[in-house]
Amino acid sequence: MNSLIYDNLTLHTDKYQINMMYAHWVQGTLNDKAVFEAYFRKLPFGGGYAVFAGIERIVHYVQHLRFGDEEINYLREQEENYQEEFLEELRKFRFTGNLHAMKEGTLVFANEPLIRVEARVFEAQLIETALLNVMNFQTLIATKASRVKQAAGEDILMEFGTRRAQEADAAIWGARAAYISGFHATSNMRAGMLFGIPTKGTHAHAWIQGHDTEEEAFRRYAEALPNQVTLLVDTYNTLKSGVPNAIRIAHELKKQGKKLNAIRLDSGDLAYLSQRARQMLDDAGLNGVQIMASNDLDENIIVNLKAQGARIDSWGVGTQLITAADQPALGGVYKLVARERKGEYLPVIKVSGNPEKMTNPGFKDVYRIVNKETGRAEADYITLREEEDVKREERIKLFDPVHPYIHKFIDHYEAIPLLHPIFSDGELVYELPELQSIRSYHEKQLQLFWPQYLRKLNPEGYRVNLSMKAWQLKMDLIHQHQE
Ligand SMILES: Nc1ncnc2c1ncn2[C@@H]1O[C@H](COP(=O)(O)OP(=O)(O)OP(=O)(O)O)[C@@H](O)[C@H]1O
Ligand SMILES: O=P(O)(O)OC[C@H]1O[C@H](OP(=O)(O)OP(=O)(O)O)[C@H](O)[C@@H]1O
Ligand SMILES: O=C(O)c1cccnc1
Repeated sequence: MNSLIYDNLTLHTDKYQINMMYAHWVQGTLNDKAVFEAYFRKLPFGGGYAVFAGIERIVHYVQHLRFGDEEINYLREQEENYQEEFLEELRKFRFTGNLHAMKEGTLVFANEPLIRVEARVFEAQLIETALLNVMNFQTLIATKASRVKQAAGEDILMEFGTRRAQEADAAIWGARAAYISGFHATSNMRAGMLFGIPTKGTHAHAWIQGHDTEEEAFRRYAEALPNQVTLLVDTYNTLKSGVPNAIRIAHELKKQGKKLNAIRLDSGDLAYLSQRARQMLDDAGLNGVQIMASNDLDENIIVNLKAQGARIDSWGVGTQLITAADQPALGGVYKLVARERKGEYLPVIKVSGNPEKMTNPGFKDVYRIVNKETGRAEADYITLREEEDVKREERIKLFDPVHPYIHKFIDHYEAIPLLHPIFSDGELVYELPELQSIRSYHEKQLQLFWPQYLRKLNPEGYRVNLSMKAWQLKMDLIHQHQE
């Protein structure tokens, strides 16, 4: 991984985290261990699943946490409360804890731990903000991209979002997230260089406007880039000028033993125009010339265009994807679930009038329960760490926490642990996978689920269940607090 994209992100945190670190230092509790879990409460885009992403950046962030002179001087200036000895303590700061997380590309669901941090509270508190920042954005874009991919099927998908993204980081990490979920290429050259994503590009309207005629513009462009050229045909009049000019150029290329790769439609009725353009190309003997579309596309428009019989072979998707336009935030949270007291972990809960905001207490694990007969996932199962039955793949009870009387027992299953060790006592113990293998892992993940959980519109809710013990612990703590 090229380190060019990484700044020192140590102060990429909210001031309240440093205030709490300071208060722990003052009170002598900084070394007490704490366990936090990151998760989201509601699936985005009204979908049935999300695609987890962000670990690569999080690993680099955690590995490089350092308070240097610049950071320390800044903190000294900013907060008169901070004592010099505290700032000295920060100089020694390293992440020394354990961090477990889902693998990038995993299909994930609401209310299950995606990242679990067990560390000195001093460390675990600092990293909340950056962890959520990265996880929320990258997971959101990977999820949106997966929906677009579902709509496009086997068609080629290009990520065109950079110019409309919320700044540079969002553009490149968003391009990476899209690639994980099955996009084929990005237009962002830096994302290509940094992550090894294939890059593709056509040309802009400016190229056409910059010549006396559209035909001349096409010809000059094809002369310069004769291999795999795609011509944008909508600058003046798609059917009367753009397509006929492109056909002329295609014939000229043919004579040179070259080939026009595609035309691109970027405005107007894409269903109608693609059908007419297809006919014109076919009539000219150019069946091999493909049609590409762009213009504020998203998964719904793509499905709709296909339903209208659009003849589009490849799709350029920008704004709607990179900004997650219909849901601009995932809403992931990072909650304390256990804290050390006298050398033992004490489970803690956040009680709330809103049942959705009630946390699941305790040091937990999460397993994907895969039916051995069907090979499909039945549920994700959250247990307390010490529970053994699921590890031994013995009979477990799946029940709906909202309606506990609805339950079923399951015997013949494989329990796949979803949280993988990433840092152990501060050491990186996880080998970051190649982007290609994250992408193929994601594809395999999709095959693990029945289609009713994956469909874009009104999917069935996939079960995320608490074990009886985890549920009982939650009930006990709620009752304790009520008393
Ligand atoms: N047949 C179609 N069915 C549904 N949506 C379509 C169809 N054709 C195009 N769209 C989408 O409708 C929107 C049209 O956007 P807009 O109103 O900006 O039109 P435009 O053709 O780009 O106009 P302009 O030339 O002024 O930019 C885009 O999101 C486009 O992807
Ligand atoms: O519509 P999006 O999904 O965001 O995809 C990216 C858009 O960016 C370009 O338009 P722009 O008007 O910026 O430049 P152009 O002059 O090359 O068309 C391109 O033609 C797409 O329409
Ligand atoms: O290559 C393209 O056609 C392209 C790239 C970025 C944005 N819009 C289009």
